Amino acid sequence: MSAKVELKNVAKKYKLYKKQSDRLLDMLLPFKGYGEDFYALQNVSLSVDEGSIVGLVGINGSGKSTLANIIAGIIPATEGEVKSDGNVALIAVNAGLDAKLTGRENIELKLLMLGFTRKQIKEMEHEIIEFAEIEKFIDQPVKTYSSGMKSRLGFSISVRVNPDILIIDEALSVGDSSFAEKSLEKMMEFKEKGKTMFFVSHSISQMKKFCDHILWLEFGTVKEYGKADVVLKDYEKFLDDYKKMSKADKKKYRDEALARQAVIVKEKILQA
Ligand SMILES: Nc1ncnc2c1ncn2[C@@H]1O[C@H](COP(=O)(O)OP(=O)(O)OP(=O)(O)O)[C@@H](O)[C@H]1O
Repeated sequence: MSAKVELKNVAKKYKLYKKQSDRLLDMLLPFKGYGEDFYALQNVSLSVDEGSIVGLVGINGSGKSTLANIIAGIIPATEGEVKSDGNVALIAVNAGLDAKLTGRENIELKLLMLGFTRKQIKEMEHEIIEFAEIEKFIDQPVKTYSSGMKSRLGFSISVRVNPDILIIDEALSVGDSSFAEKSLEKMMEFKEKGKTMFFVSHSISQMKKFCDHILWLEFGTVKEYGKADVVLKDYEKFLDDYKKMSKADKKKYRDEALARQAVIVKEKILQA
């Protein structure tokens, strides 16, 4: 079976500036070296088969959302290759919704952009609004919605569009538990249909219920990738230890991980 999603040595580099004015100076005088390179992702390689459900775990700032956005094609990788066989939809809190437009206008815009006809949109609209449970507010601007409402609308549009590859980034964490349950049921339906999914969540119990593989990211690099039960066991043990660490030990842990990252960057420069 060929891979549905394949990543080869993916890296994402950002520039960090000490002052806002340095950002502008860097644009005007790029050769002066304003700002410091920061790798949110480094050397990420991954092969995901069709029908697989991959959970992305890692503590805050480890690169999960950056990777989700790269796989979805929303942001480009700075280095490496990203291949996905099929259309991809990302569901994230706020993702893809225009805050100035109403809920209904957002549905129409998104579906028009995906190439659906006016007639198809009218048919799909009702189902989307009903699933999102925002009938009363659908003609209000999205900027007036709570984060749970935005995430419900985003989720409902994306699942109705029926993508080949679905990425869910924390979208269930802001809704209430009854919507989360309904959404998990929908995701189970997708799983049964053999869709490929990525799932970003801090909920280990949802990961256990849902994912067959887990990618554990540690400050932008792959710490472990494999069968869900094996990786989650290691990750839970790490979380237990991490929670017990003092502030100073947490800093040491972060500094050591970033130093390992710096070594990878240096090796790359030497190889180039
Ligand atoms: N546009 C940007 N410019 C600079 N740094 C960024 C940018 N976007 C993300 N980062 C940095 O990249 C790192 C990874 O961020 P990301 O949001 O992917 O982490 P995460 O694992 O999803 O975190 P969380 O669990 O908190 O959601 C962080 O250190 C973050 O500050």
